[in-house]
Amino acid sequence: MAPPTPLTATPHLLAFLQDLHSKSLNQESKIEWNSLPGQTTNEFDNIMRDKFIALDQDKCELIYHMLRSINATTIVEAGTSFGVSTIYLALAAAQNAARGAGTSTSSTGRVVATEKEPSKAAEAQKNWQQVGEEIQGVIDLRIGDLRETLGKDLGTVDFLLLDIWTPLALPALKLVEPHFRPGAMVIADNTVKAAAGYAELFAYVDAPGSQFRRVTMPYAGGLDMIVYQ
Ligand SMILES: C[S@@+](CC[C@H](N)C(=O)[O-])C[C@H]1O[C@@H](n2cnc3c(N)ncnc32)[C@H](O)[C@@H]1O
Repeated sequence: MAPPTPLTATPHLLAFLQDLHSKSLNQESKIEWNSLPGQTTNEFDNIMRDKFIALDQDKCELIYHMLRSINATTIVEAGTSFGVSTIYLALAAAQNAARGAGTSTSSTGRVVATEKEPSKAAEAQKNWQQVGEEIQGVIDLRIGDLRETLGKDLGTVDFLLLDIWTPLALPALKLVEPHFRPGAMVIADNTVKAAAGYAELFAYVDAPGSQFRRVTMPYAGGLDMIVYQ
Protein backbone atom coordinates (compact mmCIF):
# COMPACT_ATOMS: atom_id res chain seq x y z
CA MET A 1 0.00 0.00 0.00
CA ALA A 2 1.28 3.49 -0.86
CA PRO A 3 2.38 5.51 2.20
CA PRO A 4 0.08 8.40 3.15
CA THR A 5 0.88 11.82 1.72
CA PRO A 6 2.01 14.44 4.25
CA LEU A 7 0.09 17.05 2.25
CA THR A 8 -3.12 18.61 3.47
CA ALA A 9 -4.56 19.09 0.00
CA THR A 10 -7.63 18.42 -2.08
CA PRO A 11 -7.80 15.29 -4.26
CA HIS A 12 -7.77 17.64 -7.26
CA LEU A 13 -4.48 19.24 -6.18
CA LEU A 14 -2.88 15.87 -5.38
CA ALA A 15 -3.86 14.54 -8.81
CA PHE A 16 -2.61 17.71 -10.51
CA LEU A 17 0.78 17.45 -8.77
CA GLN A 18 1.02 13.76 -9.64
CA ASP A 19 0.40 14.62 -13.29
CA LEU A 20 3.09 17.34 -13.29
CA HIS A 21 5.65 14.98 -11.75
CA SER A 22 4.79 12.29 -14.31
CA LYS A 23 5.26 14.74 -17.17
CA SER A 24 8.58 15.86 -15.73
CA LEU A 25 9.87 12.28 -15.29
CA ASN A 26 8.76 11.39 -18.80
CA GLN A 27 10.80 14.28 -20.22
CA GLU A 28 13.79 13.42 -18.04
CA SER A 29 13.82 9.83 -19.29
CA LYS A 30 14.56 11.19 -22.78
CA ILE A 31 17.43 13.53 -21.81
CA GLU A 32 20.96 12.34 -22.69
CA TRP A 33 22.39 13.28 -19.29
CA ASN A 34 25.95 12.19 -20.06
CA SER A 35 26.31 14.39 -23.12
CA LEU A 36 24.84 17.65 -21.78
CA PRO A 37 26.84 20.86 -22.27
CA GLY A 38 28.06 22.66 -19.16
CA GLN A 39 25.49 24.37 -16.93
CA THR A 40 25.15 28.15 -17.38
CA THR A 41 25.97 27.85 -21.12
CA ASN A 42 23.49 28.94 -23.79
CA GLU A 43 23.49 25.39 -25.20
CA PHE A 44 22.44 23.97 -21.83
CA ASP A 45 19.72 26.61 -21.43
CA ASN A 46 18.42 25.85 -24.94
CA ILE A 47 18.00 22.18 -24.06
CA MET A 48 16.37 22.91 -20.71
CA ARG A 49 14.01 25.68 -21.88
CA ASP A 50 11.06 23.33 -22.51
CA LYS A 51 11.86 20.93 -19.62
CA PHE A 52 10.25 20.75 -16.21
CA ILE A 53 13.18 19.08 -14.41
CA ALA A 54 10.93 19.27 -11.38
CA LEU A 55 12.20 18.35 -7.94
CA ASP A 56 11.35 14.69 -7.20
CA GLN A 57 7.95 14.16 -5.61
CA ASP A 58 9.33 12.53 -2.43
CA LYS A 59 11.67 15.49 -1.92
CA CYS A 60 8.84 17.98 -2.49
CA GLU A 61 6.73 16.15 0.08
CA LEU A 62 9.58 16.10 2.60
CA ILE A 63 10.12 19.83 2.13
CA TYR A 64 6.41 20.56 2.57
CA HIS A 65 6.48 18.52 5.79
CA MET A 66 9.54 20.44 7.06
CA LEU A 67 7.92 23.78 6.22
CA ARG A 68 4.83 22.86 8.19
CA SER A 69 7.04 21.83 11.12
CA ILE A 70 9.19 24.98 11.22
CA ASN A 71 6.16 27.15 10.50
CA ALA A 72 7.83 28.81 7.51
CA THR A 73 5.88 31.71 6.06
CA THR A 74 8.59 33.49 4.09
CA ILE A 75 10.25 31.17 1.61
CA VAL A 76 12.68 31.75 -1.25
CA GLU A 77 12.99 29.39 -4.18
CA ALA A 78 16.14 29.55 -6.30
CA GLY A 79 15.05 27.92 -9.56
CA THR A 80 11.33 27.73 -10.34
CA SER A 81 11.10 26.31 -13.88
CA PHE A 82 7.43 25.34 -14.46
CA GLY A 83 6.65 25.91 -10.81
CA VAL A 84 6.11 22.37 -9.49
CA SER A 85 8.09 22.62 -6.23
CA THR A 86 6.73 26.15 -5.86
CA ILE A 87 3.23 24.72 -5.40
CA TYR A 88 4.39 22.72 -2.38
CA LEU A 89 6.18 25.74 -0.92
CA ALA A 90 3.16 27.99 -1.47
CA LEU A 91 0.73 25.44 -0.05
CA ALA A 92 2.80 25.21 3.15
CA ALA A 93 3.32 28.99 3.40
CA ALA A 94 -0.41 29.66 2.94
CA GLN A 95 -1.39 27.00 5.47
CA ASN A 96 1.19 28.20 8.00
CA ALA A 97 -0.03 31.78 7.63
CA ALA A 98 -3.65 30.67 8.06
CA ARG A 99 -2.72 28.67 11.18
CA GLY A 100 -1.02 31.72 12.72
CA ALA A 101 -3.71 34.24 11.76
CA GLY A 102 -4.90 36.25 14.74
CA THR A 103 -2.02 35.09 17.00
CA SER A 104 0.95 37.15 18.20
CA THR A 105 3.14 35.43 15.56
CA SER A 106 0.74 36.19 12.73
CA SER A 107 2.50 36.54 9.37
CA THR A 108 1.49 36.69 5.72
CA GLY A 109 2.63 33.74 3.61
CA ARG A 110 5.03 34.52 0.78
CA VAL A 111 7.11 32.48 -1.64
CA VAL A 112 9.67 34.42 -3.65
CA ALA A 113 10.05 32.35 -6.82
CA THR A 114 12.85 32.98 -9.31
CA GLU A 115 13.08 32.03 -12.98
CA LYS A 116 15.32 33.60 -15.57
CA GLU A 117 13.54 32.18 -18.65
CA PRO A 118 10.37 34.20 -19.39
CA SER A 119 8.80 31.26 -21.30
CA LYS A 120 9.31 28.96 -18.29
CA ALA A 121 7.93 31.61 -15.94
CA ALA A 122 4.82 31.85 -18.16
CA GLU A 123 4.33 28.06 -17.97
CA ALA A 124 4.71 28.22 -14.18
CA GLN A 125 2.01 30.89 -13.99
CA LYS A 126 -0.31 28.73 -16.11
CA ASN A 127 0.22 25.82 -13.72
CA TRP A 128 -0.43 28.00 -10.69
CA GLN A 129 -3.73 29.12 -12.18
CA GLN A 130 -4.87 25.52 -11.71
CA VAL A 131 -4.20 25.38 -7.97
CA GLY A 132 -6.47 28.09 -6.59
CA GLU A 133 -6.04 31.64 -5.39
CA GLU A 134 -5.08 30.66 -1.81
CA ILE A 135 -1.92 29.03 -3.12
CA GLN A 136 -1.25 31.19 -6.17
CA GLY A 137 -1.81 34.35 -4.14
CA VAL A 138 1.27 33.86 -1.94
CA ILE A 139 3.70 33.52 -4.85
CA ASP A 140 5.90 36.52 -5.69
CA LEU A 141 7.42 35.49 -9.04
CA ARG A 142 10.59 37.34 -10.02
CA ILE A 143 11.51 36.86 -13.67
CA GLY A 144 15.17 37.39 -14.54
CA ASP A 145 18.58 36.41 -13.19
CA LEU A 146 18.23 35.72 -9.48
CA ARG A 147 21.53 37.50 -8.88
CA GLU A 148 19.53 40.63 -9.62
CA THR A 149 15.99 39.71 -8.64
CA LEU A 150 16.89 38.49 -5.13
CA GLY A 151 18.60 41.77 -4.33
CA LYS A 152 15.56 43.41 -2.72
CA ASP A 153 12.40 42.97 -0.67
CA LEU A 154 12.95 39.60 0.94
CA GLY A 155 11.95 40.32 4.52
CA THR A 156 12.91 37.76 7.17
CA VAL A 157 13.41 34.42 5.45
CA ASP A 158 12.53 31.06 7.04
CA PHE A 159 13.51 28.75 4.22
CA LEU A 160 15.51 28.66 0.98
CA LEU A 161 15.23 25.96 -1.67
CA LEU A 162 18.32 25.62 -3.88
CA ASP A 163 17.07 23.76 -6.95
CA ILE A 164 19.21 25.65 -9.41
CA TRP A 165 22.19 25.13 -11.70
CA THR A 166 25.01 24.54 -9.21
CA PRO A 167 27.13 27.62 -10.13
CA LEU A 168 24.18 29.72 -8.91
CA ALA A 169 23.82 27.96 -5.55
CA LEU A 170 26.40 29.96 -3.58
CA PRO A 171 25.43 33.35 -5.08
CA ALA A 172 21.80 32.62 -4.16
CA LEU A 173 22.72 31.60 -0.61
CA LYS A 174 24.84 34.72 -0.11
CA LEU A 175 22.03 36.98 -1.30
CA VAL A 176 19.51 35.43 1.09
CA GLU A 177 21.87 34.92 4.07
CA PRO A 178 21.50 38.46 5.52
CA HIS A 179 17.73 37.84 5.71
CA PHE A 180 17.74 34.45 7.46
CA ARG A 181 16.16 34.13 10.86
CA PRO A 182 18.03 31.96 13.38
CA GLY A 183 17.09 28.37 12.63
CA ALA A 184 16.28 29.10 9.00
CA MET A 185 16.65 26.09 6.76
CA VAL A 186 18.15 25.58 3.32
CA ILE A 187 17.59 22.51 1.17
CA ALA A 188 19.94 21.86 -1.74
CA ASP A 189 19.18 19.17 -4.31
CA ASN A 190 21.44 16.61 -5.97
CA THR A 191 24.32 17.28 -3.61
CA VAL A 192 26.01 13.88 -3.96
CA LYS A 193 25.54 13.43 -7.70
CA ALA A 194 26.57 17.03 -8.40
CA ALA A 195 29.10 17.27 -5.54
CA ALA A 196 31.76 18.83 -7.78
CA GLY A 197 29.36 21.61 -8.77
CA TYR A 198 28.55 22.28 -5.12
CA ALA A 199 32.22 22.49 -4.02
CA GLU A 200 32.12 26.26 -3.52
CA LEU A 201 28.86 26.16 -1.59
CA PHE A 202 30.14 23.41 0.70
CA ALA A 203 33.46 25.19 1.27
CA TYR A 204 31.51 28.29 2.34
CA VAL A 205 29.00 26.43 4.52
CA ASP A 206 31.63 24.17 6.13
CA ALA A 207 34.25 26.90 6.73
CA PRO A 208 35.44 27.46 10.32
CA GLY A 209 33.24 30.09 11.95
CA SER A 210 30.40 29.51 9.49
CA GLN A 211 26.88 30.14 10.75
CA PHE A 212 25.71 27.05 8.86
CA ARG A 213 25.61 23.35 9.70
CA ARG A 214 24.59 20.68 7.22
CA VAL A 215 23.71 17.04 6.83
CA THR A 216 23.39 15.03 3.61
CA MET A 217 20.24 12.96 3.42
CA PRO A 218 20.03 9.73 1.39
CA TYR A 219 17.51 10.86 -1.20
CA ALA A 220 18.19 10.19 -4.91
CA GLY A 221 21.34 12.07 -5.91
CA GLY A 222 21.71 13.40 -2.33
CA LEU A 223 19.73 16.12 -0.60
CA ASP A 224 21.42 18.49 1.83
CA MET A 225 19.68 20.07 4.78
CA ILE A 226 21.55 23.17 5.91
CA VAL A 227 20.56 25.05 9.05
CA TYR A 228 21.47 28.67 9.82
CA GLN A 229 22.44 28.71 13.50
C1 LIG B 1 16.03 22.45 -11.66
S1 LIG B 1 15.09 23.72 -12.35
C2 LIG B 1 13.95 24.13 -11.08
C3 LIG B 1 12.84 23.13 -10.91
C4 LIG B 1 11.76 23.57 -9.95
N1 LIG B 1 12.30 23.85 -8.64
C5 LIG B 1 10.67 22.53 -9.83
O1 LIG B 1 10.75 21.66 -8.95
O2 LIG B 1 9.73 22.56 -10.64
C6 LIG B 1 16.20 25.10 -12.29
C7 LIG B 1 15.65 26.35 -12.97
O3 LIG B 1 16.51 27.45 -12.64
C8 LIG B 1 16.48 28.36 -13.72
N2 LIG B 1 17.66 29.23 -13.64
C9 LIG B 1 18.93 28.94 -14.04
N3 LIG B 1 19.74 29.98 -13.82
C10 LIG B 1 18.98 30.96 -13.25
C11 LIG B 1 19.27 32.27 -12.79
N4 LIG B 1 20.50 32.81 -12.88
N5 LIG B 1 18.27 32.99 -12.24
C12 LIG B 1 17.01 32.46 -12.14
N6 LIG B 1 16.69 31.22 -12.58
C13 LIG B 1 17.66 30.46 -13.12
C14 LIG B 1 16.48 27.47 -14.95
O4 LIG B 1 15.98 28.15 -16.08
C15 LIG B 1 15.60 26.30 -14.49
O5 LIG B 1 14.28 26.45 -14.96
